[in-house]
Amino acid sequence: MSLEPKYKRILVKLSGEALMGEDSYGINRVTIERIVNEIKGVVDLGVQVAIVIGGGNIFRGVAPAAAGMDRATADYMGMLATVMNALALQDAMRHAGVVSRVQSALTIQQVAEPYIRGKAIRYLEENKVVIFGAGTGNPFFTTDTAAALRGMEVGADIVLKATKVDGVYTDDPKKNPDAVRYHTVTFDEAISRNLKVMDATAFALCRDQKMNISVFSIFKAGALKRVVLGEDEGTLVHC
Ligand SMILES: Nc1ncnc2c1ncn2[C@@H]1O[C@H](COP(=O)(O)OP(=O)(O)OP(=O)(O)O)[C@@H](O)[C@H]1O
Ligand SMILES: O=c1ccn([C@@H]2O[C@H](COP(=O)(O)O)[C@@H](O)[C@H]2O)c(=O)[nH]1
Repeated sequence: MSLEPKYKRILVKLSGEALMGEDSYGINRVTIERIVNEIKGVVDLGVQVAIVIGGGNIFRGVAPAAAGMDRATADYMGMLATVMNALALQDAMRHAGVVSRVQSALTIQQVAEPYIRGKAIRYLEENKVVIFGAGTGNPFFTTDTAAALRGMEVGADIVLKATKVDGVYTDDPKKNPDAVRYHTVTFDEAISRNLKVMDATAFALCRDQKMNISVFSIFKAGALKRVVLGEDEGTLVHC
């Protein structure tokens, strides 16, 4: 049976916190290998994959030290945390036989090449996975916004938010057990109801550029592939 992907090029926003697995901080080896395996599953379908990686697994761990710091300085620390995750992800991909390139929005040339849009697109055309580190490169933003931005810049068909929950709920499901999952939700409703699964800047940017977002759990085996194949999985946020 041939599996025809619904999307040819995707931008995956991968939660930094998801890399912790059950740990309270950092990167859990088994978890990152499992996530890479999920990504390999869609690369093997011929889908072009770009990834924006978050930093919550490292940055929230140092948050007490950052408390009281100048906001911009703390944000630069957060962006550097995402570069560490990008390198770890690339290393895990290499072990799994997936060819990838890391591009950083902050210049850190001994460690990663700078973000160059044309080069990123070329890598995607060559079926190399492109991992974007350092978010947007600007403080006061998040990697959710970076995902929306990079998704549009590289001409992705959709932004996929791979996170710790299996979709968008009426309220945070980790805090409110009565929260109900949406099958689909519009950007306007997500913004007006202040649904915090993704930041409002990212939602607004995607709404304005008509870029749909699919929110799903990266811990659910096969969920990424099901989304890519257009099957019923997670929540679709749309115009
Ligand atoms: N309405 C909602 N529906 C679903 N999840 C929600 C909602 N409101 C808040 N959340 C929370 O949002 C989290 C996902 O967003 P968050 O930005 O914290 O993580 P992330 O971006 O995946 O991680 P990181 O910052 O490490 O990259 C979920 O784990 C969930 O607990
Ligand atoms: O464009 C960006 C992206 C991120 N930051 C800072 O990094 C941390 C970690 O990113 P998450 O999106 O929370 O995973 C974030 O809290 C910001 O402090 C940034 O400044 N600009």
